This record gives sequence, structure tokens and C-alpha cells, in this order.
Amino acid sequence: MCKMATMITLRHCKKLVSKHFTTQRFTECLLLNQRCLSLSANRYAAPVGQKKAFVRDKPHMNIGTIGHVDHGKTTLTAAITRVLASKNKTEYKKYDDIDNAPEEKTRGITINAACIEYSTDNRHYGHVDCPGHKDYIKNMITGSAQMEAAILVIAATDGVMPQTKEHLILAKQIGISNVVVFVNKADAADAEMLELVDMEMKELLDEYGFDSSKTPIIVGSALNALEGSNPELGEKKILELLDAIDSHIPTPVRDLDKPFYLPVEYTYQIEGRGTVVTGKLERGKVKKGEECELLGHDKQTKTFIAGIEMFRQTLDQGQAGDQMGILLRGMKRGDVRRGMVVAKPKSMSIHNHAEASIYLMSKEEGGRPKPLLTGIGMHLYSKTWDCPGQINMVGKDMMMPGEDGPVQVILRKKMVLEQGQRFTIRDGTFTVGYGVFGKPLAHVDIEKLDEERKKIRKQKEKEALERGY
Ligand SMILES: Nc1nc2c(ncn2[C@@H]2O[C@H](COP(=O)(O)OP(=O)(O)OP(=O)(O)O)[C@@H](O)[C@H]2O)c(=O)[nH]1
Ligand SMILES: [Mg+2]
Repeated sequence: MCKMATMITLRHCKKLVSKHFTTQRFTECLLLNQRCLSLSANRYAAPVGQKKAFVRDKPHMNIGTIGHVDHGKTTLTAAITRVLASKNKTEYKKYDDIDNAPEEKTRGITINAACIEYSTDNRHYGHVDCPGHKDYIKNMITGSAQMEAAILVIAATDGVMPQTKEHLILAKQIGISNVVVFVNKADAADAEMLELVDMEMKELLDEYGFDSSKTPIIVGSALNALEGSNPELGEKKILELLDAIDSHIPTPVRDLDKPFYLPVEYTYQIEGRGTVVTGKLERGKVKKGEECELLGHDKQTKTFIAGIEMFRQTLDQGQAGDQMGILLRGMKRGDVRRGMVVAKPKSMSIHNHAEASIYLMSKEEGGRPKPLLTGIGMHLYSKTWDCPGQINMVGKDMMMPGEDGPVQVILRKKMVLEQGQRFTIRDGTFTVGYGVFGKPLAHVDIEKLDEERKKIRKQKEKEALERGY
């Protein structure tokens, strides 16, 4: 009874902590350092010796561990590879290999996510584990983590904590509709604690739109599995978890028949070979030797695909869902930038003017307290690109926080934007709202627009002087 009371007080304290974690701070975290990301993805770039060919014998899916700091995400990741390695289904990755990724460090690359591959009977998985909370947030919001499903790790000794919630909300926002829960550290918790955590977890899942009655919750110990002790809580539970992932989470439906399309996340120059771009192929199939177009940031160039890699293995053909590196022959520094798109020639176009619908966050949601005036300059983020632009209201002069409505967006650079593509609106360091693009509109000459603005400003200044201000 005494322990129960302690646990309930603990829950109270945690609620207080999470209450002070405001939405603004949350959105702040989301986009923090968005442009300064450096990702382990540049593992693709290194031409290290002879590479194996990637064998595609199973459907591929991108998964990752999420959850509060120290709840055991990295231990669980290592434990999964250990258990699968014992069944000859993957290579064992030690905890330190995942958390410190020494190989990447020696190449002088700052990394913030370890991407590991493993296979079960049903699927091949790319698994992302990040070393810290901020990296999770950055990777999830910028799409670098590319997760399509998540393993939510929660320590039975702690229960639901602020980052358990935050990662779950974010997972929902980026379109992850299936999670599997691993209640970890069961070796250090008693039955009463496990029961409480189970209740708390189900409440949380329902609160954020994940059906708790259908979401598998596995209770075990990643540490036991990693150390090879106590198989009842260790190895057996890891296998149960993998079974639950295999069966509960459907393989995402890929647009394999559409023309290929890959938003560029990172670019790496390889002396004498060209430029490697990394990212997730969102649609279609892409073959080595094929022609492609590189679009965005006002540019549209034809080039061809000299090589494809995934998990340091070469591929002759990549397909939608693959997180890959593509070697673009002959491309130089400056030709390729994050935010561009690699696509099948003539399948995509770039625009700087489009219809859109936006929602401005209210002050309570972390938005700005002032209305948004028509013609105001804002910074827009969409897929992997970001670009300054201006938002013009349709049929009115301003929009209040908490309001939504149709607008026209003018970007300072021509970028790939498609009908239905989402974007985030930021004012300096603040996220003020979200939007979705509609139809592209006629190109706007930015220089002319700037000239007109200058004229209007001068005219206004002249009028003000004449009125004696
Ligand atoms: N008793 C017990 N301890 C565990 C278990 N799993 C992990 N730990 C310990 O919990 C601590 C944190 O584990 P990590 O795997 O680093 O946790 P994490 O979630 O990756 O932490 P961050 O990456 O910093 O957010 C380590 O000291 C682990 O040994 C478990 O099943 N039982
Ligand atoms: Mg970790």
C-alpha cells in the first residue's frame, strides 16, 4: 500500500513536470538546428573497400526506438541484434557501437543517429536509435530518422515520463500510426509497478490516438537479453517483441509504380566520383545507370545515377521506402543541395508561387500573439527544404492566431512543391503555424516584386513626410 502511494505521488510529480513543458518549447525543440544536422547517413558516402551487394529477399521497413531518456532504447536495440545474431539473422551490434558509432567518429563526422539493419522471418528492418532526446526530435521532425513504425520503450521503474509523451505525440504527427510498446527493466520492478505502468501506458496510447486494445505491450528486460541472463524476461521477450512488430505493423504500402522521387537530405562530395545524395526514396523504383533530374533552389539539371547504396551494400535497383545513398556522376559542390529532389526526368516541376491553406497556432498552442498580416515575410519548411517566402491572404488582410484559411504563398526560390504537401511556417525562431500546398500558380518575378515593394515603401515614406510625420 505504501509503495502504491509512493507511485501515485510519483505520477503527480511527473504530471507537474510535463505541465511546464509548454507547447512553444516543444515546437522550439522540434525545429532546433534543423539546418545544422549532420547524420550518420553519410556512411553511404564512404567508398570503403569492396562492398557486398544488397540482397532484397524480404519487404523492407524503417523502424526505430523512441522513449524517455535512459529508459533503455539503446540497450534494447543492442539486445535485438544480439538475439537475432544468435539465430544467424543479423550481425550483433554492441551497445557502444550503437551509442558511440566509433567508425563514424574516426571519419570526423558528427553523428546523431545509428542506423542498424536486421532481418526477421518476415521482413528486413532499418532501425534508428538516437543517442539523445534532442537528436530524436530533430531526426523525427526533419524526416532524417525516416521511421515508419516505432518501438516505444518505457522503463517499468519510472513509468510514463515527459519524453515518453513527447515522442509519442511527434510519432503521430509525422504519420506513424502503429507502435509497439516495450515495458523495459521488468527485472527491477515488482508486479504492482508493472500493473501501474500498464495502466498508465494504455491511458497514454488512447489519449494520443493509438488504440490501446490493439497495441501490443511486451514486458521484459533488454539488459537481461543483452547479457544472456534470465531468458524468461530476456531473450524470450525480445522474440515476442519482434513477433509483435512483424504481425501488428503492416508493411507500408509503397508507390512502386509512380516515377521515382527522393527529397535530398544530405550531400557528400566524393573526390573524382561525383556527389552522393542521401534520403528516402518516397516513390517508384530507381535503377543504376538511369537518367534523373535534380530540381530545387531555382535549379533543374539532368544527370544520371552512377551508383546506389543501402546499409553500405550496393544495389542495382532501389525502391520506394529504401533509405539510400545515390551517387550522381559529375555533380560538383554547389550543384546539389539539401532540399533538392532527385526525380525521374520530366516527372516533377519547381514553383515559387502556389495556393495553400494554413492554420495559425493560437497563443495557448505556442503560436504568436499577433495577427499575421498579408504580404508578411515568413520562413517555410517542407520535406527537406526550407525557404524564405511571403504569405498573402485571400479575401482578407490578416489572419488571427487560432484561425485557418486560404492563402497564396510566394517563395524566394523555385522549389519542388506538390498539391497536398505539408509545410511549417516559422517566424525567426518561432513556429507560428502549419499549412498544406494547393495548386501551383503562375511564376512570380521576385526581383520585380522587390522593386514594387521598394516603390510602395518609398511612396508611403513620402506621404508620411508630406503629412508632417
Ligand atoms: N535493470 C535494468 N537496467 C536496464 C535495462 N535496460 C537498460 N538498462 C540500463 O538503463 C540505463 C540506460 O540505458 P540506455 O539503453 O542507455 O537508455 P537509452 O534510452 O538509450 O538512453 P538515452 O539514449 O540516453 O535516452 C543503462 O544503465 C542500462 O544498463 C533493463 O532491462 N534492466
Ligand atoms: Mg540511447
